[in-house]
Amino acid sequence: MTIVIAIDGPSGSGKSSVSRAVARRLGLAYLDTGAMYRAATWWCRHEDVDFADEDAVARAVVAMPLEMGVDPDAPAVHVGGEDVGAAIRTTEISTAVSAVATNLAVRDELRRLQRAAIDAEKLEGFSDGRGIVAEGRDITTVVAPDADVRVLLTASEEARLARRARELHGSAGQDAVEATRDQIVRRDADDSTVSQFHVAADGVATVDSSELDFDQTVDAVLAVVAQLTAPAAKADAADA
Ligand SMILES: Nc1ncnc2c1ncn2[C@@H]1O[C@H](COP(=O)(O)OP(=O)(O)O)[C@@H](O)[C@H]1O
Ligand SMILES: Nc1ccn([C@H]2C[C@H](O)[C@@H](COP(=O)(O)OP(=O)(O)O)O2)c(=O)n1
Repeated sequence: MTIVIAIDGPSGSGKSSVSRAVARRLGLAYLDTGAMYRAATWWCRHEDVDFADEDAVARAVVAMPLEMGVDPDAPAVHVGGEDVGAAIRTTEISTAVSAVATNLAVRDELRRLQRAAIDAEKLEGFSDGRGIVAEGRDITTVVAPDADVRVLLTASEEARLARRARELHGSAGQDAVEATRDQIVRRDADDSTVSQFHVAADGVATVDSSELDFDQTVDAVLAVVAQLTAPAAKADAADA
């Protein structure tokens, strides 16, 4: 049986880490679509593209030689053969990425690649046809609205700021939280202009991780998967 799981949510909600763990537990492939927008941003810088020139940015992204790994144990990202896994996580890229991610022609192109990656896993791919967990901002709504399981992973702004501050600065003290604010609050506001990821769309289950630790969040998502893929749930969906 093939299963496609779509997970969306704001920055710091735990999408990447939780999705990877869910993919590992279920033996599925894992697609980090945020990494694709980050790679596009890295490539435009590498190619000296003027970020203010939307057409030039879109042309560069269409020509980008991107290879996305989908192994949840080691989700590598290569551009033109170069491993950009670390380079796409720098503050410089995090600060610039929304400018590229709000370019609608870029979104069309990356969504096309994302659908192709999902379709490849339905047939064979890394997972041998078992399926994939794809996460981002518009997977439940636009990229894979027909996914078997769709989850919106949320957490309070306070929890998300504290998590990211701990990750980047090793502390959730006041200074670390303030240094993180641009990456969470401003970026989500910019990204919200092109994707709706704060409220679950119809048929999308919400998992709020504000009061859950990491393992509890993974278990909560796995519980949604078990519920929606149980034979009775499938029969109900077919009758509807
Ligand atoms: N439920 C949780 N409780 C505490 N920390 C978490 C939880 N979920 C994720 N984290 C941690 O928060 C940080 C951000 O998670 P990440 O998966 O990168 O979020 P996102 O992909 O949504 O931006 C990581 O350091 C991750 O280990
Ligand atoms: N499907 C997606 C995935 C990410 N994006 C945008 C939104 C973010 O600013 C960037 C990077 O996404 P990423 O998930 O790596 O962001 P976080 O650092 O986890 O918050 O890409 C998007 O617009 N659509």
